[in-house]
Amino acid sequence: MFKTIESEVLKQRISNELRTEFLQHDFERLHSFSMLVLYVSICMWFLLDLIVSFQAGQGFSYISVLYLAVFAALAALAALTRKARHFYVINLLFVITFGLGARMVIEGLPNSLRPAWLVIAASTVLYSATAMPLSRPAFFSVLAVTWVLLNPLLGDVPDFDERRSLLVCYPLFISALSVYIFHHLHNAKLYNYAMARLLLDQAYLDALTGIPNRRSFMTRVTRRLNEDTSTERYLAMVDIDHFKRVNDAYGHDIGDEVLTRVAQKIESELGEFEIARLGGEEFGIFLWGMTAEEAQVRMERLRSATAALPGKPAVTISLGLAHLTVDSTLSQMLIKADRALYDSKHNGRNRVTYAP
Ligand SMILES: Nc1nc2c(ncn2[C@@H]2O[C@H](COP(=O)(O)OP(=O)(O)OP(=O)(O)O)[C@@H](O)[C@H]2O)c(=O)[nH]1
Repeated sequence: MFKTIESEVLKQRISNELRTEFLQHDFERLHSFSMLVLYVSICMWFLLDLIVSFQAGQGFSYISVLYLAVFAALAALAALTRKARHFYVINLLFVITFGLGARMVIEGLPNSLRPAWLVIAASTVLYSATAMPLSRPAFFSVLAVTWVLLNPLLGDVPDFDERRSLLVCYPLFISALSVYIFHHLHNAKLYNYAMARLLLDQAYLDALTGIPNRRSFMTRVTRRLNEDTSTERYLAMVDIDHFKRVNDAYGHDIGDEVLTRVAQKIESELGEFEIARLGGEEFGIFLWGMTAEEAQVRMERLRSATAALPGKPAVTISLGLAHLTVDSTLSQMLIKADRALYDSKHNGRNRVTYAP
């Protein structure tokens, strides 16, 4: 089953909307890891700066303090940001500052050591970037900026003819390796995300009507019950009248069409609330933020709109609407709404019964 779904996902083209959603999700999950990378980078730079500055007898300069201040400001911004696309900009600014800072520190080393240290610094930045939650453009910007600022062939390069080919080949190798790792990691995470979404949709959506199923309804309503006690809340049970007759007279397929039509009507009338197909020909609606009169008007509107639905066979619905008291649980509310629904059925169907 897993393999079937996996191959289904791999065949699909992933929409831009889902990609954006994945990037935000990836950023949120790896936010603390990204912060760790930034903090460790600052510490490493600080340590190297201290060693190089004191070995060269310069002491700790005001420029180092300035760099530390910019690092701290960017790290604070990165810690505060909640949007992936803002993080990409902050991360790039951090890489620019780090590149300039690293170059400054490396300039303090003997000429013969500089190219190797520039390559080490650039490789470290790129290696970290492969694991960071970045979009493709954000990753390639980091790659470009890193080699512009930490290019071992730029600046005051000593004689290293015999090493020149190595200083060209090794950065090329590191770049290709980073691109390869980033690409594969990125795609693996993206497809895992798409697969998790597909499986979740299948677990929480009703396969026939496409609206949320009972499991989803119970989870969401329980969360809402715990979250918000400040507004008036109601639970409605909706049941199609004489649905067995529809199946018997027109067949199961037409019965399925009727179920879908009613579900779509509930969604178009009350989609801003929690709605679900609870099972069979029964639906649930959880409403909030209105008076009891308004809730009854909304139910009445749904009832008449369903009765007026075009297409054959015409069906009606019965509804039981229960008002939620502060201390009531979801199962108590379901029982209360079910009793009100039973009264609607008992009193002739195609009506709304309100249980205060
Ligand atoms: N087509 C179809 N029928 C279903 C589905 N799930 C349940 N049913 C049918 O829904 C019918 C429910 O019938 P009953 O519970 O007797 O209720 P009813 O005929 O609607 O009568 P009242 O509720 O008393 O108005 C049964 O015939 C079930 O087979 C489904 O997914 N598709």
